[in-house]
Amino acid sequence: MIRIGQGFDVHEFAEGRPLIIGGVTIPHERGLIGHSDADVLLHTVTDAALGAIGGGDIGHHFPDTDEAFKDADSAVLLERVWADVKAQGWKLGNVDCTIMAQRPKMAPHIDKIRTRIAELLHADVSQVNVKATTTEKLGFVGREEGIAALAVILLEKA
Ligand SMILES: Nc1ccn([C@@H]2O[C@H](COP(=O)(O)O)[C@@H](O)[C@H]2O)c(=O)n1
Ligand SMILES: C[C@@]1(CO)OP(=O)(O)OP(=O)(O)OC[C@H]1O
Repeated sequence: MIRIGQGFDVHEFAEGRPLIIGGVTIPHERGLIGHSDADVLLHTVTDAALGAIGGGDIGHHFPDTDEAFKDADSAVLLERVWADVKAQGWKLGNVDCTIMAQRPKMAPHIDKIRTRIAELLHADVSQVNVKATTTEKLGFVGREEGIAALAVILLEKA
């Protein structure tokens, strides 16, 4: 059996925040703001995994009105969802992600991000792909107001 899921998320830039993408802190003059650590990429992977198992979305499981998730480490949220995915007998086929950011340049950090996502999903790095694109200075990403991310995941069960 196979299942597919997709995720999409956006977070806004703010001063005085670290920029955390895919569980990796990336040097930049601003970071993303959210109820949690605002890791836009891990949120998309979490939503993709939930989508594949028909599990709703990240906000349903970890409401942004709940103080328990204030400044939450998004890696922990993904690990909690992934434990449910595994408990249902699913294994990762592959996950493919796109980060939309005008700046900073993601290329120097992609390998570390891939490795971290593979670790969180108990998978080989070859099962995880992470891409980055600008939006050619167009729209909210192009104006550097925030960063968006997309993910598609394939799950397999014998
Ligand atoms: N934040 C980003 C955006 C892009 N890249 C890399 O640059 C390549 C070209 O981007 P375009 O938006 O001009 O197509 C892209 O394929 C990425 O390799 C990046 O590292 N960080
Ligand atoms: C992760 C949660 C919970 O801390 O908060 P945010 O960091 O605001 O992120 P969002 O992508 O809006 O989704 C779900 C939230 O409930």
